[in-house]
Amino acid sequence: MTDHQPVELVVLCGFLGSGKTTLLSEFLRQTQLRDTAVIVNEAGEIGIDGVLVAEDQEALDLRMLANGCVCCSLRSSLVTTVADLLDAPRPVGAPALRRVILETSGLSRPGPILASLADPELSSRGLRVSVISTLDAQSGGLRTEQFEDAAAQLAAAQKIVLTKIDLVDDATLAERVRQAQAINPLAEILFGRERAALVDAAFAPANENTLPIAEVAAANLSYSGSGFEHHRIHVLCGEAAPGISWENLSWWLDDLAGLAGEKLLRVKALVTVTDCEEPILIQGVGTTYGMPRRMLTQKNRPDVIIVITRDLSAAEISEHFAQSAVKLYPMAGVASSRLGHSSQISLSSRSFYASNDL
Ligand SMILES: Nc1nc2c(ncn2[C@@H]2O[C@H](COP(=O)(O)OP(=O)(O)OP(=O)(O)O)[C@@H](O)[C@H]2O)c(=O)[nH]1
Repeated sequence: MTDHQPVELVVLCGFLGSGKTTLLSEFLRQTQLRDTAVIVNEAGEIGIDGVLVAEDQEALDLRMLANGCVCCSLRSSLVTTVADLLDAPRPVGAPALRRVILETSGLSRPGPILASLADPELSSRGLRVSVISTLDAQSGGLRTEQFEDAAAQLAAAQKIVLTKIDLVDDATLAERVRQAQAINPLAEILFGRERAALVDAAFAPANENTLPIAEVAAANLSYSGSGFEHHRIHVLCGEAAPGISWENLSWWLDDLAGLAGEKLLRVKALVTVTDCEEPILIQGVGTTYGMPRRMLTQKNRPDVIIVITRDLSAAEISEHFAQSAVKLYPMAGVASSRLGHSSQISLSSRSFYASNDL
């Protein structure tokens, strides 16, 4: 019988030394490995991380992409490696391949990686791609010299996993959670002190059926005004012109990517356009947009547009787009007044957040 369940491709990001290999090794030690393959990318020639991941894991299908970065020089090798894994005959008695985990080098940006995975060679095979980013709770990982790469990784993530929690007190941990939320209010932040549960939650498939995009973002920004907003990260929400067509919306998305370039970190939008009865879900990481999806069960939902940028404010974007089909506003200013009380969830009640799809 043919197995049609899509393979999950988990892109594991996080700044140098933030705990990616440790998290992955722990997951592999505590899980049924036979449905999982791993690709490790290391910028250097000697694959230390690969050795660490493979330790005690004889059954693991492990591929190395060494001596280059998967978001720049090794993009075609990534496509070939993933295609090989999907095509490889399964060992006798082994279950179907369910999951491929790509551990990226600490300097990789997720946008170009996702763009590579949109290659026609792979796009017909129904991969479900998600991004996890680790954040070092001890150092915070947002120092100036690493800020741009770290911000791109954190803003792309569906899940941000705080690591080295054992080394910090509760007050520091709470501050790290707020920092992570300020950079990506759409992400599920995992920060439980029970390590095995944290590791499991990190790699559990995201729930695709819930769509509280704006509510989640607003809840995560409900501390706004308490000084936790990051001065270089802008979380914006947008309003599309009434009666917008798909063509106008896609022009706007392209213009935004063209204007912002590397400063565009994330787009998530659910918009009803004149050409289609159901709202369209658009996801962007960096300047790469995924395939738009018609959300058949979400008819009559109000539009939601959320954009995360670095060093680029709503006012600066508006200066370039005077007659824009979408107007952007800083989210912190409008979140509570537009989205109501239901979104004001306190931090303490959310140690493992209800799953949001992105
Ligand atoms: N105490 C503690 N140490 C940790 C934790 N996670 C990682 N470390 C340590 O932090 C160091 C770096 O961890 P790695 O898992 O190698 O980090 P990485 O992100 O894979 O590093 P690169 O491959 O260099 O990007 C190692 O010495 C780990 O033992 C944690 O949760 N707690």
